[in-house]
Amino acid sequence: MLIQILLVFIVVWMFVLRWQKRNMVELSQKIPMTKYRSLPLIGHAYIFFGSDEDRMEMFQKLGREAIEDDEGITSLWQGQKLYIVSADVKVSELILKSCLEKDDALKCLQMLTGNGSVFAPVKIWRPRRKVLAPTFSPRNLSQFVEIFSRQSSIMAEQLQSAAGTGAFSIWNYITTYTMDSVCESTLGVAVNSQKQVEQPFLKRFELHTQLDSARLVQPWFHNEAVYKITPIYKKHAKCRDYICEFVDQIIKKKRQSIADEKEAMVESDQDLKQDKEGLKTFLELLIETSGGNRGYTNIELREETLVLVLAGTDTSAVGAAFTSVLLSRHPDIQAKVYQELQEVFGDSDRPIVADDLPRLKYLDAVIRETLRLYPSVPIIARKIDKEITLPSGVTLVKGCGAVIHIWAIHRNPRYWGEDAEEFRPERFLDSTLKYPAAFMAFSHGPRACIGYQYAMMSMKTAMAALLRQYKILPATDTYDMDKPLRLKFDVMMRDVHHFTVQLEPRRKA
Ligand code: HEM
Repeated sequence: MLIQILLVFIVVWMFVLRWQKRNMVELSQKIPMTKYRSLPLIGHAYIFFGSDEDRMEMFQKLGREAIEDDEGITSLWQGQKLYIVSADVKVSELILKSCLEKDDALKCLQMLTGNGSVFAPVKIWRPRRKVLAPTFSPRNLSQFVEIFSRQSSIMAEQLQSAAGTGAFSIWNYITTYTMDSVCESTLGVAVNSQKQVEQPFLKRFELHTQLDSARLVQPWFHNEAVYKITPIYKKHAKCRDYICEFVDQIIKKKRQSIADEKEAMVESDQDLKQDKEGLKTFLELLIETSGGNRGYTNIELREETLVLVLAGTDTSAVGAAFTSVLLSRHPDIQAKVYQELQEVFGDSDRPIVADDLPRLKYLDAVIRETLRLYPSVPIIARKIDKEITLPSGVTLVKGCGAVIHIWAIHRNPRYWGEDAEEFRPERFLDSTLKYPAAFMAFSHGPRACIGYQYAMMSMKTAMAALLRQYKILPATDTYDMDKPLRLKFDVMMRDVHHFTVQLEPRRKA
């Protein structure tokens, strides 16, 4: 009897849910739906179960379904919520310009950055973006090249021990480079993770990111109350507290030193001001642009600076690491990059400076082409918070979600031609791109990546430093050279084989 009551209850509950979502059900009948079967209650959620590699494979399959559709879209049910998946530039642009709210599923990634720009609700995000935008001015960015240059020399030096020893993963060398560069330019601290293998800040940060990714792919842990009773939460919170305490101390010291300088300025003269007009970190710039003592609170400063560390470290590292692997598989392209480096630097060992970067046009195209085929962030998600009418005339209803399939847009032959799957950096040089908006590695619209230029400068400096000293060779025993790279997905897209290469010093010691 109890079982029968339970069954009746479940059936009634399913009908109630369906009735509440009737607008979405109507919409789902007007747009293409994935070929996979939708199951009661969970919809298509089951297709994402499995390993990180299985998940990436499934995203690729959905992307291809969307590419093959005339309107460039497909859709799926995630529980009771309908998601439209777009591989079409016009549809994606429209959504990214009209709907700025991040999808609810991403809320679980706010544990570290709280209301920091990247995942904040629009109400909080809008004024914060206004404060953050001027800190990324070309003048401020070019001063950071000195940091990229110094840190990338350390990376090249660290790589000496791995060069000439056979295949190895280049990932740790690159991610510690980006971590040291981002921490120095954001907080003004030398965390020295490149030289200190067990650097506590880096270790906590890495673990926090891993736990975030694990939580994101397990929807049953998205609920805060549920997650808090799991044993993993304690570990996660401990990491977060360590990182926050570390940054809080830096902010307090910075506030104090600004106050001390002001006092000294009153007592001394303008000359001191001149001396202090050197490199300014994002933290200093944020204190200034938000209004000094009457601007951001220490918590707001912590949230915004942590957003930069989080959004700027692994994204750029993944970009540079994929570039290294692709260059190892395309020696002809690598030779062209080296030739360009020779034209700019000759045989000198001089440090890379800001004026060198715009001259490295081919390297720029190589990195863009890498990000086209292997975008660090292969999909992004938005909440549809108002009705939007698509070019096809179909209206997306409030409450559904949108997945902008960057990976699929980047491989859609409609925009990139029949050789869309090929690694051909020249497409970014030949002429102006036919569909510039089809390059979406840094997203599009008002909420697009604010660190785009910073990232390109950092990756170019790192690749130039690497290639001036070493030739990158493929790890032929690790990869099946006739097949595409095997990929996996957590919050980002990565290489299953951890970006394995071989290095050969260009000059014999
Ligand atoms: C290859 C490197 C990078 C890639 C591929 C990348 C990609 C992205 C993407 C796709 C988004 C938008 C997400 C969305 O629309 O939902 C984003 C946002 C953002 N990125 Fe990047 N990013 C990179 C490097 C950086 C760097 C170096 C920084 C800072 C130093 C940075 C800071 C940010 C911030 C603050 C946001 C949030 C913007 C907002 O919501 O207003 N990113 N990034």
